[in-house]
Amino acid sequence: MESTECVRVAVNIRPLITPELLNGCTDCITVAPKEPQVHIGSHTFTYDFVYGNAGYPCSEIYNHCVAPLVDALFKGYNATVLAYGQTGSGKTYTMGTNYSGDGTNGGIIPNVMEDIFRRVETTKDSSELLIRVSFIEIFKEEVFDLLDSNSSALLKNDSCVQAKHTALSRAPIQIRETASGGITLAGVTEAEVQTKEEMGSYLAQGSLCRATGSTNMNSQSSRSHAIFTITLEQKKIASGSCATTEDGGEDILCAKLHLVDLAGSERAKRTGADGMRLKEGIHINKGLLALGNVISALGDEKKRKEGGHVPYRDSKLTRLLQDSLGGNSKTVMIACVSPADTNAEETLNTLKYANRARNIQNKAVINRDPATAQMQRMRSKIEQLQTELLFYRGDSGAFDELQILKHKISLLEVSNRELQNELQERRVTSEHFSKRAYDAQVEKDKHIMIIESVRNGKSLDEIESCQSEKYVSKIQELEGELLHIKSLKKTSNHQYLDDSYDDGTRSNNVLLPSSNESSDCEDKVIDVTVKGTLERKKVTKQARLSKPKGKKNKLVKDRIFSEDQSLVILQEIITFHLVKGKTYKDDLSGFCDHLKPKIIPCQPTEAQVKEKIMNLRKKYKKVTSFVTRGENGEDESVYPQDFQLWKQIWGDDGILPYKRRG
Ligand SMILES: Nc1ncnc2c1ncn2[C@@H]1O[C@H](COP(=O)(O)OP(=O)(O)OP(=O)(O)O)[C@@H](O)[C@H]1O
Repeated sequence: MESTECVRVAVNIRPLITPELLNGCTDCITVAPKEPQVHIGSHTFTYDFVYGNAGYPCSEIYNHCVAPLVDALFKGYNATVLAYGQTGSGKTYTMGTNYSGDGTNGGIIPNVMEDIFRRVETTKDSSELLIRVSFIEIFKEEVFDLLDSNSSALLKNDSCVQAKHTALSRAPIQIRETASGGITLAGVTEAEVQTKEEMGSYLAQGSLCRATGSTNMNSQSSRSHAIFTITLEQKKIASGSCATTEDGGEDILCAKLHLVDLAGSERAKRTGADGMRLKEGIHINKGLLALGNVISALGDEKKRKEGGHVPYRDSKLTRLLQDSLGGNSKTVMIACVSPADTNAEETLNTLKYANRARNIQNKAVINRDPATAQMQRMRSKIEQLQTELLFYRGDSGAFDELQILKHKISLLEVSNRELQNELQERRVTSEHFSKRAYDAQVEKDKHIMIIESVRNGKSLDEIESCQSEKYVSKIQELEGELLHIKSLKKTSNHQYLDDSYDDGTRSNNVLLPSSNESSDCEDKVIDVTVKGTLERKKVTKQARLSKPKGKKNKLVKDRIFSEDQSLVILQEIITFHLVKGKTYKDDLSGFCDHLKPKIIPCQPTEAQVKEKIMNLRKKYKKVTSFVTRGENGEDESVYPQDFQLWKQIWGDDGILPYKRRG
């Protein structure tokens, strides 16, 4: 934000002082009532403010002229208060540059200190503040540091006079110009201060070191131009519109308040200066002349519009005040004048200069410290890049999280393996219990048989001695028979079932039907072994060609029963009979339900089971005939009791296959 405004000018008319009164001086200035206007002789000048001699009281200078500049300082604007006037006109008195720190001195600078630290208290929660002070003087056209540590060391030794003397021999400070055109002082002390008292101590130290001397016009005449500079850096820390700049950087403001107490213009004839004082006076006047020329150049509207030259470089004073006059600053000039008629000519000159200064236009801008702001942005960028680097290196929280997840996965994999092992163990246990359940079922069947026998009127002794034992042994024999059949199937080389194999190979399968049973012709061409390892298809080309299509379909159907399943069916027929007391014929549907869980892979229909049973019956009949005839020559009637049981199971034409062993 740029603010173009003229230098504001106030006139401070001190009262007549004792020497003037003693000399019978009278007031040569009058102030227009309720107007910032002064009259001197035939001249009338209007200013922004007029203090003293019936104008505003001097105590109001701070509130009217300086407080707004302190306010601007906190907003980031540079500001200058410049006291100008002839020697003895009250500049030092007005500025308070003769500050001793004991509370006896007033003036603008002590009020500024008070005001600044009062504002610091109210803004410290929203801003980080850094306050520095510097104090320099321009003495005989050289710049000196009034806060130089050598001076302060001498002051501690209570050698004020020596300090001032030493100050004269100090090395001057060089003025430097920055790339942006700003003016800096190389190596000047910029003391950081935290409190008003601290700042006051630096003001007092510098005031004591400042070159003063006694003249006829002023017993404590300032022989140098003094500039007390307060630098305020602020970083907004509260949220809000001022917290960040448009480019996203932090809002860091850096502004300076220059408080200038000029040496007074003087006439050697009146001051009585000679020798050293005369030389001082010449330098003072030279600097003030340069200032006057700058003010004239800036104050002349025509020259200003033409872009005329402003002679800032003609003196150190004007170089240092370059920004304050016609530059980046809000400036108030306080023209101090003596009302004594003896000083009327000097006062008129001062008033003329002051009036001209009112035409000076300044362009104040808020000073955001570009270097600091840029540094802050770069620091933020570095932090961001460091965070990213840590992430990609794997040092970040995300990497740790990834490692934790990997660890969890490995733990879950171990847990999964353990659960699989446990599942396997439980399967084994389950099979064990299934076997025990089966044994229990057999036991239960045995007891059912005993109960039925008892119901049929048999004594327990008989049952125990005969029936029970016989049935149990019968079951065992039946099981043995089935095993034997398996054995026969594997070992027999006799062709006793089928003579029609075209390749002459003898079938090992005792369950194959004979060739003369047309209903079982499909069994002639299929030989399915118990384990499936010897599965072979004995299909002759001739037989295949001779088979009608309907029979072929039937053959396919019969393949759904493996040889193992055939044995299971035989076994279950017996079990079904013993447990239910029924034959499969009586309850084919019930038998199928009983059978299906045992031959789950097939899931045969009732018709398929029925057909299979018919085939099995014929096979067993054949086998039994062969065994009985071939081995023992016995007739099945030899075993009438068992035969009856077998008939119950199979039906009327049942046989006793297990009897073949004799
Ligand atoms: N408003 C005032 N009321 C009373 N006394 C004043 C006032 N202003 C200045 N004086 C007195 O006038 C004398 C000269 O003042 P001061 O030293 O401030 O003048 P100066 O302009 O700084 O002079 P120089 O340029 O020689 O340093 C001092 O004795 C001071 O006490």
